[in-house]
Amino acid sequence: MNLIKEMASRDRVFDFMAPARSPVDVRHGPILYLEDVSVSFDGFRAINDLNLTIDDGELRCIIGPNGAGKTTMMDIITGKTRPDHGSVWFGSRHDLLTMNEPQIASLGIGRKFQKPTTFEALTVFENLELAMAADKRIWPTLTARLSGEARDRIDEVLATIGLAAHRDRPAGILSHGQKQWLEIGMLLMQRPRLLLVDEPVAGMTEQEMERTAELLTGLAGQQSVVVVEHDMGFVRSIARTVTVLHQGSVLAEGSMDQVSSDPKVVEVYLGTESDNMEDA
Ligand SMILES: Nc1ncnc2c1ncn2[C@@H]1O[C@H](COP(=O)(O)OP(=O)(O)OP(=O)(O)O)[C@@H](O)[C@H]1O
Repeated sequence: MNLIKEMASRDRVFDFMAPARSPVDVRHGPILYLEDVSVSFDGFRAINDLNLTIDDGELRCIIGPNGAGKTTMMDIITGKTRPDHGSVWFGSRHDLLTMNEPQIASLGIGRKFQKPTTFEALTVFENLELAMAADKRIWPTLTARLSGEARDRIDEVLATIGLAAHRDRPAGILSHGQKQWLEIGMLLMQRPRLLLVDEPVAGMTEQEMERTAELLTGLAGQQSVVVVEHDMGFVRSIARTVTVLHQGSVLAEGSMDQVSSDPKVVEVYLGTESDNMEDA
């Protein structure tokens, strides 16, 4: 019963609850394409003619002061928020604005929220098992014997997230960082094409941050990864291209060196996170 309650309260949409996915066509362009996207809340434009392109296999960091629109942008990509106008495409074939949240998740867009939402009473292994993409309902997934292929996939993900030694421990006793990695592993079980990761290192130790940097940079290439993060030192350690959002639009884009020396960027961070920008 607790498990059902936990599942019902989760923000995430499980792949196995959604229709089967069709291939994402990236032969002629990016994996994610947003054009002239705007959304207003009570007359306030949280996203303002936003244009953003993410290439297949890219690792992109999104930064910006509080209220810049980072979360709202993620909400639009995942179908949680509908924009007032604009286009949002996943590859050249899928118009995300015609789809609901489960349909978008089933295309292979996985979202990791800031707070870990693993199933605490289940072991690490069971959490991964539960998250596996399968044409099964949840109870058969939990009770049926796993195929060799499924076990191999879980072992592979356990190695990727560095939790092989913890496979039989309940998720509830893991450290904060380990829970975050487990949740990334749960998304990986669904073989996503695009991972959206919200503030992955908030509350982590230095060592956990280093491990997270290795994990995310290692994932890029196999899938596209978009990371929203406030910690500029961490962003510098992983970023190839950084997009700076401000007032719902892209203020600057480029390498960390380019954006952190851009006078427009320095100005919007002044009085907010300018110290962090200088530290980075
Ligand atoms: N559902 C909503 N109703 C009203 N206003 C909203 C809603 N969602 C977001 N906003 C407003 O839109 C703006 C952008 O918010 P958003 O959370 O996307 O910014 P953010 O860049 O993620 O900020 P932070 O770094 O603090 O998480 C903010 O001014 C916020 O108050």
